[in-house]
Amino acid sequence: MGAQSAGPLVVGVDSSTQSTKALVVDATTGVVIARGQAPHTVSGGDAKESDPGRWWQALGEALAQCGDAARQASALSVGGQQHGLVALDAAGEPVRPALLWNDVRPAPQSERLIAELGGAKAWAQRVGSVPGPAFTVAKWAWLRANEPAAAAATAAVRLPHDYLTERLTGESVTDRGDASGTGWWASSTESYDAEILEHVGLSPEALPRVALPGEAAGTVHADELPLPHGALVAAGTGDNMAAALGLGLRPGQPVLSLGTSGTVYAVSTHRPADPTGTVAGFADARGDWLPLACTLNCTLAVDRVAALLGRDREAVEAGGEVAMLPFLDGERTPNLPGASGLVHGLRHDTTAGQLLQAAYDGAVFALLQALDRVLDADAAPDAPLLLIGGGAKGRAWRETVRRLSGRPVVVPEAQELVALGAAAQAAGLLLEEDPAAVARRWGTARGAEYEAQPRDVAAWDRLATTLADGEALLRR
Ligand SMILES: Nc1ncnc2c1ncn2[C@@H]1O[C@H](COP(=O)(O)OP(=O)(O)O)[C@@H](O)[C@H]1O
Ligand SMILES: O=C(CO)[C@@H](O)[C@H](O)COP(=O)(O)O
Repeated sequence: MGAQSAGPLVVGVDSSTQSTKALVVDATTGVVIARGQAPHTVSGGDAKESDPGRWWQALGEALAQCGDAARQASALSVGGQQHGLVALDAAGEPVRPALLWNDVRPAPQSERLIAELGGAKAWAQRVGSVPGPAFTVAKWAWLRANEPAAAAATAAVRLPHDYLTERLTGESVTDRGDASGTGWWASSTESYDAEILEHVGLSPEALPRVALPGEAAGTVHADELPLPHGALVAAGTGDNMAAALGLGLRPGQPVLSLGTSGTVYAVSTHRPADPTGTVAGFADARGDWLPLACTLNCTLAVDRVAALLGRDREAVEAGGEVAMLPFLDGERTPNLPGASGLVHGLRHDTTAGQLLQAAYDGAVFALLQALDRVLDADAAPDAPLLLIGGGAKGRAWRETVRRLSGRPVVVPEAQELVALGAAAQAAGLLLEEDPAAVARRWGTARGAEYEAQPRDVAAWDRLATTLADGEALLRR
């Protein structure tokens, strides 16, 4: 255990793509008392799959690292990577590994679904999002088409966070935030869409109940984790919605998150409906909305380029005219699921450090291009970007965001905003408070401020031209 606590303790969990992180937090002050982290494994190549059983083990390991503090918690909540398809049989066992958000194999199914149910505009208006390959509905359609026996054996479908919540509580519960990334929860009605479910051959009985914001999922029933039996369990949410809670976001404050995925988002009071599909019209975990754009190639892609060049991730160099679109895993924003990385403008005098800088530029460009679409009238044009996620610890990431956005940047001191947001949700449930107000009281968004710099228009234009001219290659 680290610091001393004054108030009741709560646990916040972030079950993200690469690892599970757990924080034990003083619900009154927000002081982090203990922390733990345990890795996941994700299959390589085209398939991006993980064993849900490993998430459960990793949760146990991360909690065990928190020592006695976790055993003293009064409430807990789980934030998890969005969209993943966890298909369970009648005994509650996974029928196969989970298909993750960044698995682009369902691209043909996504295109078919969009066409079959009225086109992109109709989807945006009804569901709030145009369902790209990331969405659970496209993953389910892929499973039916490619592994019919697994689909036939499926009795229940869960998202990563509600799979873990169910193992903790024995209750089948999700929340509006994570449900809004399925493609079968319609933002226009704030409920499961019976017609879409029928279209994809999935019974509503197979899905969890959607808890209302502030409602509990249940209490801890599982015996094998170092948690007190009977502790309150909040409904949890998707990891981006949890981070929005963790920052105590007010409408219009833009966030840029640099993790396995790159995301840009803001809380909005208006229900989003972007027919281009760039912006996913998610619900947040309270009662508002979370328009968000997500890239597949962020910290892992840039780290891979650094490794290929044999350089430290901070060993970037300015100058030169090379442009890189580091779409190593295909890309979601822009929607180019079949893309691979593209380099243009290589010269004899291009240095390895410039090539590495070009990888950062390409990853940040893809996110910033979507930012204007994400932000609505609630957002001030010069509002500082809140920079979070593992990449926010890196100088090269931060300076690239400043140079290409032209905006002031704030890097919150608090690490692990997803887990902190889950902790704020647990504290809100325990103390009967708005979780975002809890996080604001904890001061989680406070951090180093970096002033705006003039935008590097030349680098931006090079990337925009490379994207436009390279489209045929990127679509292959
Ligand atoms: N000091 C650092 N500087 C730059 N990047 C970092 C640093 N520490 C971690 N990272 C990056 O953070 C990433 C993990 O971010 P995180 O937000 O924890 O991921 P996720 O939650 O998506 O699993 C790693 O891929 C790594 O590249
Ligand atoms: O698909 C999305 C958002 O729509 C991703 O942001 C996932 O939620 C995975 O998040 P990380 O593991 O990168 O935090």
